Amino acid sequence: MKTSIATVSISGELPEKLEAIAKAGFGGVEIFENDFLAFDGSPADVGKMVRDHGLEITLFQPFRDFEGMPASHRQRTFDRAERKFDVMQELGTDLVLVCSNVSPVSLGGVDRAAADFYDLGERAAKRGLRIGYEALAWGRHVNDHRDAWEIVRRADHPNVGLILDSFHTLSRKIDINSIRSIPKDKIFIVQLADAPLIDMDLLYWSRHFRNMPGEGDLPVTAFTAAVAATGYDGYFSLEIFNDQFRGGQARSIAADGHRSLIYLGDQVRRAPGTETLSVASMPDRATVRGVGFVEFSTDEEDAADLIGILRTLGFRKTAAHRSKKVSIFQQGDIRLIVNTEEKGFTNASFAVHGTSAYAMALIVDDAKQAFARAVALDAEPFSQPVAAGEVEIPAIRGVGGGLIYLLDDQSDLGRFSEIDFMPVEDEAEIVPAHLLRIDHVAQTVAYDEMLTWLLFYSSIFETHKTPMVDIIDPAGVVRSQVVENASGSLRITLNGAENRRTLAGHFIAETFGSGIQHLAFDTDDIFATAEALRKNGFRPLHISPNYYGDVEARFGLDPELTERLKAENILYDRDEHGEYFQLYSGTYGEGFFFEIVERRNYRGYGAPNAIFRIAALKKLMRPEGLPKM
Ligand SMILES: O=C(O)c1ccc(O)c(O)c1
Ligand SMILES: [Mg+2]
Repeated sequence: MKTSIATVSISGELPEKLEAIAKAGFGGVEIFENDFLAFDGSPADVGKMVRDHGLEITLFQPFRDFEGMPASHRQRTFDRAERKFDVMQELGTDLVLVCSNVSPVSLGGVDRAAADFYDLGERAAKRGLRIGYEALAWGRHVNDHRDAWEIVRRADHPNVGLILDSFHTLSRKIDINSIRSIPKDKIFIVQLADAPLIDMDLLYWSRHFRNMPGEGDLPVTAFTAAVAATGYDGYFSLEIFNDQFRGGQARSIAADGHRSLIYLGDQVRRAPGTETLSVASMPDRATVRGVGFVEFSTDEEDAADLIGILRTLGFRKTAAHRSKKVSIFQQGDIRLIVNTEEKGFTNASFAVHGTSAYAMALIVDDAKQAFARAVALDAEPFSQPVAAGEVEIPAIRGVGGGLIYLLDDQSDLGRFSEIDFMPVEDEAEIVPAHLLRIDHVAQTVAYDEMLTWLLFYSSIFETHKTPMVDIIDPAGVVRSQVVENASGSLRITLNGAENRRTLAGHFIAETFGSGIQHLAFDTDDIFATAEALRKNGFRPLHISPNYYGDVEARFGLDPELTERLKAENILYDRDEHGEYFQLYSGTYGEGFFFEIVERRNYRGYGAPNAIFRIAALKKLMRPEGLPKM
C-alpha cells in the first residue's frame, strides 16, 4: 500500500513535519497550502526538501470555491487556478485537490460544474497537471462523493478525476458500496481519516476531531475495502485535522499514522475482493490467552517492602532465577516477578522510574508470529543478552518504554520458569487469598498518548475498545479507555491524566513517565479473600462509611450485605449482566496500588466507584509525597 500523509496532520513547522513524516516511513506527503505559505523558502526549495527526504509530493491542496461560479466570478476563479498551477510546477507535483464549492454565490448545476472542470482540465493538461475533485461534507451544492463522481464523469477529461475522503463519506453515512462502481483510474487519490462519534456540526467535527484510522469509530476499513474493490492501488493519504495532534509530538503522531495505515491495509487485505491491493502479508492479530507475568524492577531495599505487600496479598515465592537476582511470586495463575538486578535494562528502568511494574508477558498462541506482526506494525523490538541454556523471550517496547514479553505453549517459552528458575519453598507464614488470575492491568499515560496506546494494542492483539469514560478526581478529570478481548483474558485499562495534581498525573510526574499503576486480581470469593488478607496483615484502602449508605439505597442491597461490604471496605457495582466487588490496597511508592475483584458476570470495571476510590487513595498522600503502605 502506498502511504501518504498531509502536512496539516502533523505539528511543527514544515521542515520538522517532513522529517517526522519521512522517519515514520511514509512514501508521500500532501502539501497543505498554509504550511507552504508560512515557510520562507521558494516552492522549489520545498520540493527539494521533500525529495531529499525520499518523499514524493502526492498533491497540493486545497483549491477552494472553484466550480459553478457565476459569469462575474468565473474568469477570476480560473486566474486563481493558473497561479496554483505555477506553484505546483515549481513544487514538483502534478495533482491539485479541488474541494467542492462552499461559496454563497456559487450556482450549482451538475453540467455547469462539469463544464468548469472540463475547461480546467484543458488548462491543466497543457502543463501536464491533474485535477482531483473532492466533495466536502458541507459543500454548498455538492456534499456527496456520488455527485462529485457524476460531475467528474460528465466532465469526461483525462486530467480530471475524483478524490475520495473517508471522513466526508462516512460522516454523512453515505452508502460506501457506491464506491465500488467507480473506475479505478478515475480515482486520483484516496484520503483517509477516522473520527470519534460525536454529534456535532460536520465542519467543526471534521476540522478539530478527526483521528487516525482505527482510533475513532467510523467504518474506515469497510470504506477502504470498497475502494480496494475497484482495483485502486494508489496512495492512501491521511488527512487528519485534530487540535490535539497539532499540539503533539510530530514524531509520535507521524508514527501513529504510519501504524494506522499498515494496520488498515492488513485488515482490508483480509476482506473479500481486495486482492489487487498491494500489502505485505503478516500474521493476524494475536489472540491473548492471559497475562503470563508482571515484572517489577526494584532494588534490594524497596524489594523488601514490595515483597512484604505481595505476601500480605497471599503470594508465595515459588522460584529463584538460576543466574540473576530475580524471583517469582505466585498465587493461582498469577505470576509476579521481582527483579533486583544491578545491571541491564531492568536496572536502567529502575534508575529512571523507581520501583515499578515495568514489564508484562502476554500468552499468545504463537509468540514468534505475534512478534512478527508487532514488528511489521512498527513496534520496537527488544532483546537483551541471555545466559547459555536460558530462554530468550521475544519482547517489544510498550507503554512508557516498558516491555511486553510474548509467551506461548508451542516452545520452551511456555517452560521458561522451569528452565531459567529453580523452585524454592517460601518459609513465610502466608494464608492463601484465593487470587486466581490477573483481571486487568491499568496503565496510566498522559492524556495525549491515549490514542497511541489504543492503536498499539488494538493493531497487534485481537482486542476491542469500549467507550471512554471520564473519571472524576478531586483535582481534575482522568479519562479511562478499556482495551479488552472478548473472552476477558486480556483487559487493559488506559487512564489518561491531564494534570499532575490528579492521582494519575502525580504518578506520571513522579515516576517520570507512563506505566502500570495498578494490577487487579480476580477472586471467586471476595469475602474469603478479605478474611485471608486480614490474617496476613494486609491493610485495605479505607472507604468512607457514607459510601455504603448510598450504595445500599442505589441498588436496594440487603442491609446485611452492606454491613459486610463496609466491614471489609469492599466497593460494589452492578451492570445489566451481574455484580462486581472491589477491594483495594493503599498506595505504594508514588501511587501504585493493587485491586482485588470478584466478577459475578459483570463486564465493566467499576467506573462509578472510581471517584470514591481515588478520593480515598489521595487521602494517603501527604504534601511531602506518598507514604509507603
Ligand atoms: O476542511 C476543509 O476545508 C477541507 C479542505 C480540504 C480537504 O481535503 C478536506 O477534507 C477538508
Ligand atoms: Mg479531504
